[in-house]
Amino acid sequence: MRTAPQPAIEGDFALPDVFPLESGGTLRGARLRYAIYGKINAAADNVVLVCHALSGSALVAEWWPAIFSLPGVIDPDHDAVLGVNILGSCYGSTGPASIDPATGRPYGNRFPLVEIRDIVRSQALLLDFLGIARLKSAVGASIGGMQVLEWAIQFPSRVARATAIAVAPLNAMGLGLNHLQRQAIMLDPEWRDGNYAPDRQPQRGLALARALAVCSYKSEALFEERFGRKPDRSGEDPWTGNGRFDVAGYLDHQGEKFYSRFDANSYLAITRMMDLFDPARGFVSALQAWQRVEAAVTLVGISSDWLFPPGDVVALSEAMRAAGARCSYRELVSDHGHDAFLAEPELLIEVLRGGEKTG
Ligand SMILES: CC(=O)SCCNC(=O)CCNC(=O)[C@H](O)C(C)(C)COP(=O)(O)OP(=O)(O)OC[C@H]1O[C@@H](n2cnc3c(N)ncnc32)[C@H](O)[C@@H]1OP(=O)(O)O
Ligand SMILES: N[C@@H](CCO)C(=O)O
Repeated sequence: MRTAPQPAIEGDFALPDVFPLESGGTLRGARLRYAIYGKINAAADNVVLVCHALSGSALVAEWWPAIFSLPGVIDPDHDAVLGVNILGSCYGSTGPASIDPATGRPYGNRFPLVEIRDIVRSQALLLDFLGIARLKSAVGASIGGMQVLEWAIQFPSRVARATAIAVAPLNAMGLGLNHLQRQAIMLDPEWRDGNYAPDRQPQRGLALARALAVCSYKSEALFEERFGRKPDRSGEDPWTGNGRFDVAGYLDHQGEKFYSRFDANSYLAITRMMDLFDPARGFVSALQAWQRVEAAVTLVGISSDWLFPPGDVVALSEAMRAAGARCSYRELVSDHGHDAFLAEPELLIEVLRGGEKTG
């Protein structure tokens, strides 16, 4: 399992016919797409659950190949890796583009509100089906990290080690940015109240949403180093007509790449679940939530992340420790911003090996 592994198994798991949601709604006939890399052993005690971020999929080797080398998270010679596409996404699990059994048409904007807690509960049912009583480890970044933290709270006896990277409840700036991204999609006339045909996406809105998000995934220092005030590499002149600067060409390119691989209603659904993530919800206090945690937790903050600032991750680790949870904090020092966990895998490996600041 050392380089670019292929999944040994790719499957679809049928959730119970009626899957109740935190929001009070239900999903009927929902399915989860999953992939398993390596072999689950006879005791099923070698499974590492990899939870994906906004635009990932069950095929973890495609978007996060570094996962197979993370020290303290995975033993590449003996462990099996499980990737599960989240409900609401567009990579195989039930989402807004899936057929609503009640109408025979895609859910569109009728797709119910799904929360991170629902995601984790759906994954726990998959684990039951696969015969996995307890995860050796759960790991994820961003929305993947939200899932890892919910796992540690909701199913404390089912996860031995939890590694959550670049994550905390979204702060006001993050909530504002997500709101603007959704507005960009919903103001595109092609969105049609969420009932667009599969081949008629609100491309401009989705591209703008992604471009806005990409700004929050990078850092000022990275943009200065990469683009500065250079004119666009295509030769456009920003001083005449609508010529762009290089950074604008980059953001437009990111937006265009995105609408060819992602669904606008999934984007709305997943950014909403990102907004709503609050591990303390339903508990008397955050302390009560963190007191449930039995796993050994590692939180990783990224020095230049302004979507999930490292200070917010430090505060989370302090809250967990105050509640008696075993939690250590490490910091990945990088100019790559929030996306450093994807863009600088060798640094992430180094940090988890213990080479960077800890607390
Ligand atoms: C199931 C799935 O498919 S999940 C898909 C995989 N998921 C992901 O990739 C996650 C989303 N991706 C990312 O977040 C990023 O690509 C990362 C973090 C992995 C890498 O980030 P970076 O190293 O900064 O590269 P980034 O993708 O931002 O930029 C490079 C791209 O911008 C292009 N580019 C840069 N400047 C410009 C410009 N001025 N004009 C046009 N294009 C530009 C490059 O040519 C390159 O294009 P390409 O990706 O089409 O080859
Ligand atoms: N850039 C990543 C991380 C977002 O948190 C993604 O698109 O999934």
